[in-house]
Amino acid sequence: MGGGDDEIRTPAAFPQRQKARESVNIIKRCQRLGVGSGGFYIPGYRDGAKLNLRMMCLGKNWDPNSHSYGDTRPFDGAQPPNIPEEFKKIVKDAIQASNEFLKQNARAASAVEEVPPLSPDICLVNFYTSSGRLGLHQDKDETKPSLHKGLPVVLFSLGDTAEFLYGDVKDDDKASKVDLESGDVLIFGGNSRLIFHGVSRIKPKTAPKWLTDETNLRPGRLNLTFRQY
Ligand SMILES: O=C(O)CCC(=O)C(=O)O
Ligand SMILES: [Fe+2]
Repeated sequence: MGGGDDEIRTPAAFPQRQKARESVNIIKRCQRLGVGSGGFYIPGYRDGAKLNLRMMCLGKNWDPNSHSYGDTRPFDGAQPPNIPEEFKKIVKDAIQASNEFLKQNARAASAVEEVPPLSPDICLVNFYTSSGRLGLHQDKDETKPSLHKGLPVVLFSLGDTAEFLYGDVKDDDKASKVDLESGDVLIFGGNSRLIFHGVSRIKPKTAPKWLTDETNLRPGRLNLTFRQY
């Protein structure tokens, strides 16, 4: 996926142009929210490992130290901004597109596993500079019903490409790797809901130029993770 200049100029490339516009809107919105109350901060630790990123929560606050959710952040009492409606729409569209893809690519005889619908009430926004990374972990601080139903985690990756790791066990050497380019969406739900995942590397200078020109996004990667508590 990703994008070159052609993606926003080719008249036939409507989905890509749509995606390009969405990318710009998401970044601009996060930039505005990020400088306000409840905006970006540098979190300390998670599972004893220093977090190498900036973070902002939308909807509810998630505290990486206690691994718990709350209405305000412990260190400054700020309330996280609401998740913008346009973000929720983008999540809904992504899940629908994913289900259409699954249906089309399923073998006629086999049952198709659908990604369950999500009403996201948490969005974690992470910004990684070129030295940013995130160790392998599971997203498992949501409620039991949310986890049992396998309600999906939906990730939007913007800016520089991330080397994303995932696997059944917490072991970097055994993990599979996929490059997430700007505009890529990754969904893990159902049986994969508790997969281990992390970011091993940000690839510098890989963000599409049109995107950084239009948004002034600083060098690095912006990632949004949506979940339902
Ligand atoms: O930045 C990413 O791709 C992953 C983010 C993530 O796993 C999380 O916030 O829990
Ligand atoms: Fe995660």
